[in-house]
Amino acid sequence: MLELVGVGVRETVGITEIDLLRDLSFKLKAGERTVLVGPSGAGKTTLLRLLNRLISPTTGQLYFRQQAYSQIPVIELRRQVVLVPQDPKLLGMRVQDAIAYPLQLQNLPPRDIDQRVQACCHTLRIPNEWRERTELQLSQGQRQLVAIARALVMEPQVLILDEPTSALDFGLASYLLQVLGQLENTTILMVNHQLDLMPPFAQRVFYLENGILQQDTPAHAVEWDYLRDRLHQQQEQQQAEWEM
Ligand SMILES: Nc1ncnc2c1ncn2[C@@H]1O[C@H](COP(=O)(O)OP(=O)(O)OP(=O)(O)O)[C@@H](O)[C@H]1O
Repeated sequence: MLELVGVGVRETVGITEIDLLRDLSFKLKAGERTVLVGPSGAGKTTLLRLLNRLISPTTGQLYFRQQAYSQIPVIELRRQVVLVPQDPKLLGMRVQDAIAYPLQLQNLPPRDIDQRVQACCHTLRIPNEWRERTELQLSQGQRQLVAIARALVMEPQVLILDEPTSALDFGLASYLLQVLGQLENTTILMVNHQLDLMPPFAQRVFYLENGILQQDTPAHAVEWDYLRDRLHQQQEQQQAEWEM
């Protein structure tokens, strides 16, 4: 479904060049659910932005269904490869309108739009009373759920999520992962560090560090406790470096 071949992203900051991603090559199969983990600054968000074509690679090539990204009109690609950022914006719209908006852009009949919005809100347990609210009247977790609804309503082939459960309580986070896990035809790549929640959801785990894909492991072979300790240690090390 998605393929990266030798992809690198380099940014120039002042007179220094920084490699944000280095020589990434992998394939994501149709319907596969991959969890992306790595320490802060590893390049996770950069990778997600790249897949949604918010940035372009400096080297290498990306393919969606074997077609080079550069050959696909951006609007068409973003209809099929949808990104839910960590801190989504509803652009001043009411919840109801924000979820319906991508379908309006596709010129679907209003009745179909209403039905799909209704069904999606029902699945994600978005209460009716939120519908009239704007983002200023929603918590971060509620905004994330609405952004996920706005993505799901498009029925994308690839869904990319940046820490979608970080502001949800454990029960809602587990429920959301259950819902996402039932989307059998949707390829999912998700950054998530709530490792306790991952085993029933993840099929594959990527470990990214310094912009390098250090591990690509089937979920059944992942040692979750080891992974948790490794991330924790790196976090403490970073903290100590920042405090120096
Ligand atoms: N446009 C840019 N120009 C220069 N440096 C950048 C740019 N975007 C990101 N960076 C740097 O690249 C590195 C990777 O950033 P990125 O946001 O992808 O990491 P991350 O793994 O998502 O981190 P976190 O878990 O903290 O969100 C960081 O050191 C960041 O400061």
